[in-house]
Amino acid sequence: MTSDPSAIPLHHAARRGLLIVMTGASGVGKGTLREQWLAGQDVFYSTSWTTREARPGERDGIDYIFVTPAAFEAKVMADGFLEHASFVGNSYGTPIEPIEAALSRGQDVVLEIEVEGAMQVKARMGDEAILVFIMPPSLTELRRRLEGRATETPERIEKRLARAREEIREAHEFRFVVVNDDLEKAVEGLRAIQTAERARQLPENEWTPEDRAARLRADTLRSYALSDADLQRVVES
Ligand SMILES: Nc1nc2c(ncn2[C@@H]2O[C@H](COP(=O)(O)OP(=O)(O)O)[C@@H](O)[C@H]2O)c(=O)[nH]1
Ligand SMILES: Nc1ncnc2c1ncn2[C@@H]1O[C@H](COP(=O)(O)OP(=O)(O)O)[C@@H](O)[C@H]1O
Repeated sequence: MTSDPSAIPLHHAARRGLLIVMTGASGVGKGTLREQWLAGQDVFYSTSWTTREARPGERDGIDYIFVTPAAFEAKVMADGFLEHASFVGNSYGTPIEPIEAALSRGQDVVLEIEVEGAMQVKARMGDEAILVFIMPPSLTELRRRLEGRATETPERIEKRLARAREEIREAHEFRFVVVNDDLEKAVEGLRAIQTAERARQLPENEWTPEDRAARLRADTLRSYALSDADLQRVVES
C-alpha cells in the first residue's frame, strides 16, 4: 500500500454525498413521495426554517424549525442559508451548515423546497445540485389534491395554483422531471435517479446491472425529453 494520498484512484477516495433537490408545486405530492422514497434509507433530510404558523400536528424541529420573521432575517444577514425564498406570504430557508457536513461525510442530502429556492441552489452549487421537478398529471388533479388536503383556505389554494402554472412552464430548468400520477411509479423514478447519479461517480466498468438499469430509466426522466407542448398540456388540463 502507498501512503501517498494522490496515488489513490479518485473513486476509491471517500465518496461525497449526492445533493438532490426535490421541487414542484405545493400540493403536487413532494412530502408524500419523499416519505416513501427515503423510508429505510440513511439520507440526510434538511429541515427548513419557516416563518409560517405550524399546522395542527406539525412538530417544531422535525417538520420545520418555526421562527419569527426577526429570527429569520438575522439568519439571512449572517449568511446562514444555502437558499431562502418567500412563498405565499411566508419565508422559508435551508440552513447551510448541516448540509455541508452531511455531504462531506458521504451522506446523500435531500431538500424539498419551492422552485425559486431550487434555482438558487442550482446557481450556487452548479452541477453538484441534482434538481428534480415533481409534476402533477394535470392542474385539475393538483387542485383536487390541494383541496383534499384541506390545510388551506380557498384563497390560498388559488394563489398556490397560480404559482404552480408558472412553475410548470419552467420545468426545463431542472435536470429531471417526475410525473406524480401513480405514486409507486413516481417513487421508483426517484430511486432510479438516485442510483443513476451515484453510479455516475464511478467508472462505467464498475457499474452493476442495477446501476445500468437505473441509468436507462433515469434517462427517460430527463427534462429535455419533454416538449413545451407537453408542459402546456398539463397547465391547460
Ligand atoms: N425555498 C424554500 N422552499 C421551501 C423550504 N421549505 C419548504 N419549502 C417549500 O415551501 C412551499 C410551502 O411549504 P408549506 O407551507 O409547508 O406548504 P406545503 O408544502 O404546500 O405543505 C413548499 O413548496 C415547500 O416545498 C425551504 O427551506 N426553502
Ligand atoms: N400520486 C398521488 N396520487 C393521489 N394523491 C396523491 C399522490 N401523491 C400525493 N397525493 C395527495 O396529495 C396531497 C398533497 O400531497 P403533499 O405530499 O402534501 O404535497 P406537497 O408536499 O408537494 O405540498 C396529499 O393529500 C397526498 O395524500
